[in-house]
Amino acid sequence: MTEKALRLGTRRSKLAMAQSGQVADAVSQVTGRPVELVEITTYGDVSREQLAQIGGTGVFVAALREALLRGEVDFAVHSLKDLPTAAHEGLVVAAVPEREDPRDVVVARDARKLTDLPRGARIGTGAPRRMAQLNAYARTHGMEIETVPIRGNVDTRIGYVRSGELDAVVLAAAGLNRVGRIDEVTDFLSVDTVLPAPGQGALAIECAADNAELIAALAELDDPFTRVAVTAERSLLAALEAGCSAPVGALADLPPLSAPLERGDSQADGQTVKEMRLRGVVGTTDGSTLVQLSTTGPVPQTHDAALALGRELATEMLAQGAAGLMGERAQ
Ligand SMILES: NCc1[nH]cc(CCC(=O)O)c1CC(=O)O
Repeated sequence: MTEKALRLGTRRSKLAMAQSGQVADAVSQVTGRPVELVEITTYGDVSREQLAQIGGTGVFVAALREALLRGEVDFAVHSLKDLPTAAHEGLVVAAVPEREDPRDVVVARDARKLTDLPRGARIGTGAPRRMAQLNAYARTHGMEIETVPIRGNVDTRIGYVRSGELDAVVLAAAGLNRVGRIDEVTDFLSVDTVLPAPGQGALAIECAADNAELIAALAELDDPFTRVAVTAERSLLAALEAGCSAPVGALADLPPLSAPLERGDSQADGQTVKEMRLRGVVGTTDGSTLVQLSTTGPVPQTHDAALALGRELATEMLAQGAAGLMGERAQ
């Protein structure tokens, strides 16, 4: 073991430690160097206020970025959905590994699914995006629910259900998977019901822009489809001028299997031409209004094309009144 260890800056939370640990192993494999975790406390970790109140995007990210820029750590792992859409001077996202399950899930008492929660069920979620879509679903399916703002780590959130304080909580599948609690899910929500946050389920590995050697090594961990998908989703978010606490959902994935065949453009060389579907939603947190649009086309072949796709869908959403729905974002 002659090579010096790479330093991975990480938050202290169970989720952050889990995903940093997993990335550390992968980075160690591609670089042949040991990776050492360096714990960094962020404002988001210490504040007890509602995330939306302590201000906009990136509260969890700022301290890690400062440590990167000061050269105290070599790279950091972020949940992409918590990463501000604007590029940060002096830093690059060197890899976006393959995304895992992007869906939101329900953890409910008595193994209940969303559709069989009791009348008036109290569902915990602090995310305006989840509130908007859950309330919209309830309205159109004759359900009566109450969304209750909560925050805290996975243990805290599931604790509200175990203690009987809430009937259910809604969380990201990816987070539960990473902390080994996916077995507690009682309902995996279709993305047709609740579209995930832009970037949900994906990680970003960030390092200093001048660290060419590390950037080249980390590139091996990049998954091109995930990278293009989250680029389009985040471009949509940025074009709506919304942040991570806005009621905006977006997901780029493979379209349903029948779609390319219907258009008769699919069977070149016996291979299905790869298409991507980008979906976006924005709504009022009470679920009374949702603007929901999607577009399907060839997988964008460049970063700029992915950005353009997101912008175009956002423009259509704005034309349908999306901006007016985000006015109440401070929830
Ligand atoms: N908002 C916090 C957050 N940021 C990333 C995840 C885990 C899922 C992911 O990586 O997308 C979570 C928890 C959650 O939303 O349940």
